[in-house]
Amino acid sequence: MTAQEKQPDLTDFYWMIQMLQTVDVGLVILGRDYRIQLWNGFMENHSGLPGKQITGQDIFSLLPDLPRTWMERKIESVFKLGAPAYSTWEQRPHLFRFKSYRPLTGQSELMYQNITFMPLLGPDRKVQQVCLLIYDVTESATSKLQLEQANQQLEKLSRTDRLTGLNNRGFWEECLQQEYRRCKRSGGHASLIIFDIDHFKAVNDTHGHQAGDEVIRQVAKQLKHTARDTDLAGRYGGEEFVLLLPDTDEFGALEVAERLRHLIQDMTVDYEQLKLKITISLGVCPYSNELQTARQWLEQADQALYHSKHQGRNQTSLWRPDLTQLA
Ligand SMILES: Nc1nc2c(ncn2[C@@H]2O[C@H](COP(=O)(O)OP(=O)(O)OP(=O)(O)O)[C@@H](O)[C@H]2O)c(=O)[nH]1
Repeated sequence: MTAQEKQPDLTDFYWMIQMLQTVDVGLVILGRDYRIQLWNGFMENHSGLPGKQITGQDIFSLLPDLPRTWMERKIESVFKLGAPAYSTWEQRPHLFRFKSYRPLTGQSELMYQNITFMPLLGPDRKVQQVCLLIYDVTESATSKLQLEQANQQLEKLSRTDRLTGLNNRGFWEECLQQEYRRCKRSGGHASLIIFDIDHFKAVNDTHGHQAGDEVIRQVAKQLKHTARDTDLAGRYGGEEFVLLLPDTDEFGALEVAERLRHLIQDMTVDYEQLKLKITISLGVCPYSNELQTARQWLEQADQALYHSKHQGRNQTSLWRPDLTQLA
């Protein structure tokens, strides 16, 4: 008999067991009855349960936290099909609730795990046991999560106006386009309000730019307060604001506009020792099927705003076709 043909003897078995015990991957072998047949060193270290003590015990009685139905479904499929099954940390972050000891991460309390459920075949080529391989993927999972979080923050920043926290012009215009297309398709209601602080240049010139900024912040606050969750408020320019009202006809929009005008007329902006009073002028334009573009919708709302300014400020105007000639 050559060396290659040599039958595995006890020595081979001995070093194989040592390897299984020390490898940096969790290994659990379960029989058909879910009793533990192997619980390696990795599992011992992280669970605090010594393999010798728990061998032969039912895994679900030993660890009642395990998602029994889900695990049984996975393991049964391995027994039935004889093919491996997998679970990633994205689907199920922690199958075994092990603490994370990775010094670099420090981000997660629990170890993120990828799991492989491997069929183990007997001499009759039938699946006799299922081996669970538990990989500690805490480092890659936490860096991926951190990256995703950073990207989300960046995305939010890229659509937010810094001074007011409202949607910025670019993002708001995208939403307007979407709403315009939605209305064109479905013929639904929607309205647009655009408004501008009256004589704002005088606030800046008299009290300084910082006082002006505080006025803008307070107006934005009232706007957020007035808008419903489904409305889209934005800062369109320096002291110019917009509010897109889905599912709202001209009457609803006029009501919102007037409520906002009163709120702002009644508020006092405290800035250092100053107590500033301001007003706004507003233009309202409901969606109509005659509109050719989203830009035209905005232009018509702007014509209504211009009309309010022209008529003496601190008022709301509804767009009408003859305002085009006035502008
Ligand atoms: N403080 C501050 N001022 C700004 C900001 N953006 C634009 N402005 C100022 O807003 C003022 C706008 O003035 P105008 O467009 O002349 O209008 P107005 O004085 O409000 O007059 P009416 O709109 O006609 O009532 C200008 O003085 C701009 O410098 C900003 O972010 N902060």
